[in-house]
Amino acid sequence: MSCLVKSNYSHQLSSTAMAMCSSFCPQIPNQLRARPICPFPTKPQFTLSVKAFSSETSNASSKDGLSARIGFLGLGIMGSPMAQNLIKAGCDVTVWNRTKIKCDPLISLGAKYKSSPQEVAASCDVTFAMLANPESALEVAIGEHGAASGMSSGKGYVDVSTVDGATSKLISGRINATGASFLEAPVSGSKKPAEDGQLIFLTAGDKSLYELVAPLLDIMGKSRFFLGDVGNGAAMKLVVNMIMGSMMASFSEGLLLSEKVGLDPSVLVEVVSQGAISSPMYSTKGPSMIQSTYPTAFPLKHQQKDLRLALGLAESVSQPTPIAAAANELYKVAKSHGLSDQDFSAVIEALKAKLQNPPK
Ligand SMILES: NC(=O)C1=CN([C@@H]2O[C@H](COP(=O)(O)OP(=O)(O)OC[C@H]3O[C@@H](n4cnc5c(N)ncnc54)[C@H](OP(=O)(O)O)[C@@H]3O)[C@@H](O)[C@H]2O)C=CC1
Ligand SMILES: O=CCCC(=O)O
Repeated sequence: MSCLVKSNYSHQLSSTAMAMCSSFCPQIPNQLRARPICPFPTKPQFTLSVKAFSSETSNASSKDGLSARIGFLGLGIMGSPMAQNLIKAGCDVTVWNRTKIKCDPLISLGAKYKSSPQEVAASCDVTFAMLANPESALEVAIGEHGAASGMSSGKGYVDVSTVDGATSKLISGRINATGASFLEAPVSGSKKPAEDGQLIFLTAGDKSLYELVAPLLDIMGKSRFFLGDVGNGAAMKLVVNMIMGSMMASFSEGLLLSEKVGLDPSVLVEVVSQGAISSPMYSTKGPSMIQSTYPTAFPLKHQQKDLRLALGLAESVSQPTPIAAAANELYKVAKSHGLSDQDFSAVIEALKAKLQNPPK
């Protein structure tokens, strides 16, 4: 396992490489110029070797051609700001989304558009995918007109969606069968970190592709972990989100209990923020939960999906996870109350509903 954080990364690059990167990416905001971004030239006539930007020698970094064109499939809450950060860094980005209108703001920023994942993959060197769930990740990667149909030797596919290991391995196998490379790279961090380029990448799969896309991950994120074989990135992500889902469910119970016994839940949020269980999640979401508002950063339906997949992972190794199983039930109740597209903090509403309408 290896981990790199953004602040360290600039030390890996020669000043020549940094200067070249800056001149190839004229739109780089000033605050980002101190660190290397846009590993690839925006103008096709510059054939910049990726090797200049790689900290370690690798097979992929010595390949010609994997240098310029980046595809991005899936422009939801996460995909849009991630693609936007690549575009703003001056990279050559081609986008596709099932609902085409979501491509328009990115096209306005300079992105190209193709009308299928297959066409994006065929016209790009590296294609990222940020899809809702295993079903959509499979459809976009290996379905009809999926990315795999446009893949070939020398290309790379980086799936940043949160899926289970089996899905990731299936996609990996089909991508590899075309001669292309595969990296799974689910992210920790939500809408705001995606906008701010502060995501945490949990990668696994082809190490050479990891090294090749590392500068792109550093545009979109603040740190990256390489965890070995395909499946390990997915597993790490599911374990993290299993903990997160249980934490939010427990926090919801605490907020409601505090109110019921006559305490001010705002004071509870303050007390929690000063102690050992302090978490940015509680401090950020607590105040809006008290107001019963749930502006969507991480949709509740995705949190329930992650708990479901984490429980499957636990089942596969006979690991008891009673807390996560109970939390999953609560998210299922919340979904049944029509809260799927609200933020996952709306899970608190399931407890209110239960209290008001106790099951007979
Ligand atoms: N939001 C968050 O805080 C985080 C989310 N994640 C994970 O990232 C992934 C994306 O999340 P997020 O951006 O929030 O989700 P959204 O629901 O906002 O976006 C989902 C994307 O998947 C596309 N999609 C869904 N079904 C299909 C399908 N059948 N075929 C093609 N495309 C499809 C949607 O297209 P369309 O626009 O047409 O509906 C959209 O582009 C999920 O796996 C989630 O668990 C990871 C970290 C944080
Ligand atoms: O998968 C979603 C993760 C959300 C977060 O890390 O804040």
